[in-house]
Amino acid sequence: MSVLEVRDLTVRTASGATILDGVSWSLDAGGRLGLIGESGSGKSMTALAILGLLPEGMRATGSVLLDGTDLLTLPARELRRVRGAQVAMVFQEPLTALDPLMTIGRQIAGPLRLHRGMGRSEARAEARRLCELVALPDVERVLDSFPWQLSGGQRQRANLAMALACRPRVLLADEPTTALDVTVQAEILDLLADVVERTGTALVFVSHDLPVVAQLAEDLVVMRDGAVVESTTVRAVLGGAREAYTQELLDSARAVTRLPEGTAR
Ligand SMILES: Nc1ncnc2c1ncn2[C@@H]1O[C@H](COP(=O)(O)OP(=O)(O)OP(=O)(O)O)[C@@H](O)[C@H]1O
Repeated sequence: MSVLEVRDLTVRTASGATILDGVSWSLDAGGRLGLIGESGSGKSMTALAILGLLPEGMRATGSVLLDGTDLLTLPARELRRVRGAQVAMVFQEPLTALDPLMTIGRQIAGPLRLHRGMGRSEARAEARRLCELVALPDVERVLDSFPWQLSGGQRQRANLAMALACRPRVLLADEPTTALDVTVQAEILDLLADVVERTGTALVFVSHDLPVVAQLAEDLVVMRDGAVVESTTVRAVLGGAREAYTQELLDSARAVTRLPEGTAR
């Protein structure tokens, strides 16, 4: 049963340029889908279109069905309710998503009070639990810290806690580890895999990096120039890609990493 279904999603700018051209894929409840392609292929625009957060002037057509409800035709007020509560996002740069003037505790508690109707102390207790879920150390200190007082990895953990606060059905992660150094990247990827597994959240993982996607995703949607090249699985691609473009991504990944041959995860 699919939780999120993108059908014929097309995005055009005000001047008529086509940014996305008939993108279709679906994500099963609790599934993990990797959206991959080189820079400019339309991965981020797909994620932003799903959330109704396209840049000013861009228009999306087609449909984005979340449990059967089309988000593209939802009135702005209802879409705001869905965003965060049912579909949440973790971005590349953890600082841009965090408010620099508010403590982590208040930022995590915000959506809990807004979407889950919790009182102050209940929200604080739940924020504590969420920080433990994302393995933040010294939780009380973190809750009373401002974003700049945390390390990059801790900030991304805090973002993840915030994204999971409303128990979303779908988590969109757009290059969430690119801004972090290599060891921290690996930790955050492990954490993400563990957390979506434990919470049963479906994951859309956006990346240009096939080895990274292969660690986390089962299904794979390969994009190029705003269109889908192929919808496949990580396992199938590691055994040999059908499309020449996917094979190119695989070959270049193998040239720089130890991506296994013929096995997945
Ligand atoms: N604000 C904007 N106005 C017009 N075109 C844009 C805007 N932002 C992005 N684009 C164009 O949309 C296309 C898709 O960009 P998108 O950011 O989705 O690619 P991407 O696959 O996520 O790449 P990257 O990995 O570099 O983030 C690109 O051709 C890009 O130039």
